[in-house]
Amino acid sequence: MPDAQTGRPLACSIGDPAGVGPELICKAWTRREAEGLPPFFVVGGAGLLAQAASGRGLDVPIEVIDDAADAASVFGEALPVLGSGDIDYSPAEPSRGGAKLALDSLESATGLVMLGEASGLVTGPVSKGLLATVGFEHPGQTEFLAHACGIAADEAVMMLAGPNLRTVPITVHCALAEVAAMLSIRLIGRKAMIVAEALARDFGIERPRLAISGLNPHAGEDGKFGDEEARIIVPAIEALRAAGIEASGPHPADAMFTPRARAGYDVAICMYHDQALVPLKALDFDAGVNVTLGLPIVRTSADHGTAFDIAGKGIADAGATIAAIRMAGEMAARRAMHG
Ligand SMILES: NC(=O)C1=CN([C@@H]2O[C@H](COP(=O)(O)OP(=O)(O)OC[C@H]3O[C@@H](n4cnc5c(N)ncnc54)[C@H](O)[C@@H]3O)[C@@H](O)[C@H]2O)C=CC1
Ligand SMILES: NCC(=O)COP(=O)(O)O
Repeated sequence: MPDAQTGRPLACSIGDPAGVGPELICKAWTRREAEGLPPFFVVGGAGLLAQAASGRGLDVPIEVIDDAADAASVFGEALPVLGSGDIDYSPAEPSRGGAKLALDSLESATGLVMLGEASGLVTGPVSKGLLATVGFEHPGQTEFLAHACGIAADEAVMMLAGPNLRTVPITVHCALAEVAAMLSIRLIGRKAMIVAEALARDFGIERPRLAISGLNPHAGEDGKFGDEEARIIVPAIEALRAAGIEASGPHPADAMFTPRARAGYDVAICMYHDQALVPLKALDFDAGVNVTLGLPIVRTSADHGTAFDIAGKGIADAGATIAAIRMAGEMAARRAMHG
């Protein structure tokens, strides 16, 4: 049955076929009933999905569909696959052909969600480096989706969410050496505002508490270890408070992820990628979801990458993929109900 609130299935892009994406989507399908997952279909890769499943000893009948609307009726008995893209399946052997398949799947799945034929997008893990070799001009899928939806790249906000923590990196796919120069009062304020609005709209947290990190050790130690806190982060927090947002900080990043500290906020807004993703993955790797906030469409993904090192070995954990599918379904249902 389709999701009761949306009546439409989720669209899953397959990710890099040499990575763990295909086997994890098959694994998620086998656990659809136990996990109470909403209906989903995969865009492309019928042959390699069948091979990925059998290689992992999973009984996953594949059914090719011509229309996303057919996915829900198929889902109970088979994994629905839309589209003809396929490739010889070679787990752990990344190739440009595989990257091209991943890109085609991402673009088609995004298009179907934007057309309203699917209620949300769950992306499989891709290799950014390989995608760049086949014409992908964005640092990541988050920025691609902003472009596809016609919004500025920094209006699409990456949030990592797990059972124990939510974190947002203000700067994302850039060299650490560039971070300080990229930070601005406007960037922090705008992204934090999008986070506050999305936590209310998509997660039902009406008045979210935002904890904003410093950039430097000890949040700058009164300027001794850097002045970005005084020049940029404090004014951004003041502007957020003036706009009615419950924002605290700048917090020394080393102390803001203790259990006691985490009890005091709904989301940690961090200044750079690893400041946000290290604690999330340390606490919640097997249930962590990467969700893009600020988009007109719903998009989630597992928190991990392609894991080429373990692809095809049957040891990859499907928890984060299942969590991403579940979260996309819940967000889509909430949007269908509340707008
Ligand atoms: N959402 C996405 O599409 C993401 C893509 N990537 C891409 O993935 C590629 C590899 O990146 P890495 O930094 O190595 O991260 P990774 O997440 O692929 O792997 C890091 C470590 O975690 C393990 N691991 C990952 N997923 C696992 C799972 N489901 N079960 C058990 N162990 C798992 C891997 O075996 C490896 O030891 C890069 O090309 C990067 O661009 C990375 C993060 C997210
Ligand atoms: N480390 C997170 C990550 O790389 C996810 O990027 P995206 O492809 O979702 O933009």
